Amino acid sequence: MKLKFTKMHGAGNDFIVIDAINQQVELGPEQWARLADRRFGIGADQILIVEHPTEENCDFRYRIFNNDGGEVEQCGNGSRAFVRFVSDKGLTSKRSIRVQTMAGIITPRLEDDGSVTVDMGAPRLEPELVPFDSQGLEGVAQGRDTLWPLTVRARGAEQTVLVSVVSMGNPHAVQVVDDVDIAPVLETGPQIENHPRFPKRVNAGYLQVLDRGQVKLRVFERGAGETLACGTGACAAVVAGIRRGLLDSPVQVQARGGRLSIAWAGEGQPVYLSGPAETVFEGEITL
Ligand SMILES: N[C@@H](CCC[C@H](N)C(=O)O)C(=O)O
Repeated sequence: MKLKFTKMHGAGNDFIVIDAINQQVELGPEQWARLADRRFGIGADQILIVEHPTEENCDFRYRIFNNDGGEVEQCGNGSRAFVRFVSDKGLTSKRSIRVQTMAGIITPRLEDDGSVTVDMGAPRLEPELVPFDSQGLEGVAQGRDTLWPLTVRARGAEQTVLVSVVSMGNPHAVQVVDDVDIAPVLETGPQIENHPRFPKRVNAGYLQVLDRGQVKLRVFERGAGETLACGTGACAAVVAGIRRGLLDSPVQVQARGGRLSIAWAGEGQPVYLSGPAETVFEGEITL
């Protein structure tokens, strides 16, 4: 079976994008993981599949597979790549599209300068919706947020980190650190990702506040490891920072692979994510 694909990235978070409207695509988790493998496959943090919608009033269905082959609910940077892809391939002439995802409908918009802004929907903040098991834990109040203690091992010692829990359709745990460049992301990221309090695992964010409108962010992603940028991670981190009383919307997020811009008007309101989406190359692979 031959499969046409496009390699894309959004601020260094890289994707294999596959048109499943004009070619038949029926693969299982092992094949997704193989395609995403950087040595035995094409290599990517996520694989994005473009399909016909199954819901009314949507233009497309967007499915997301992590580097480990698991299907997930949402991908912010991927949604920008998705819009560039359907526009470049002539699959739509609309600038603003309604996209069905596992986590609900998102509405990305292609701007005149080529960047994409995505209405990612409202964050879900109740621990059980993240999902996070807070039973028996005592939270610490900061601003409008509740921080939850998690025990991890770092640099040979046990320590407690305080995380905000946020769902952007997918689960995030955000901690504030003094300096992202020396934060033990690779050591504590996998422990937080697989912490038993998160039944669906979690994306672990490390947020450094530079001032009320600018932050640095690193994210150890569920099913992909540390990536150069995470769109939903940036949304979750800014939501957490605003609720903690540390940030004001809009916020510029400096990730290792580029810059994202996040705007959020507060509880119950959608989060807007803007940033780049680039095509790297086109290819065909035989499976
Ligand atoms: N890179 C993404 C998030 C992809 C999914 C995530 N790893 C998960 O498992 O939830 C983004 O830009 O949001």
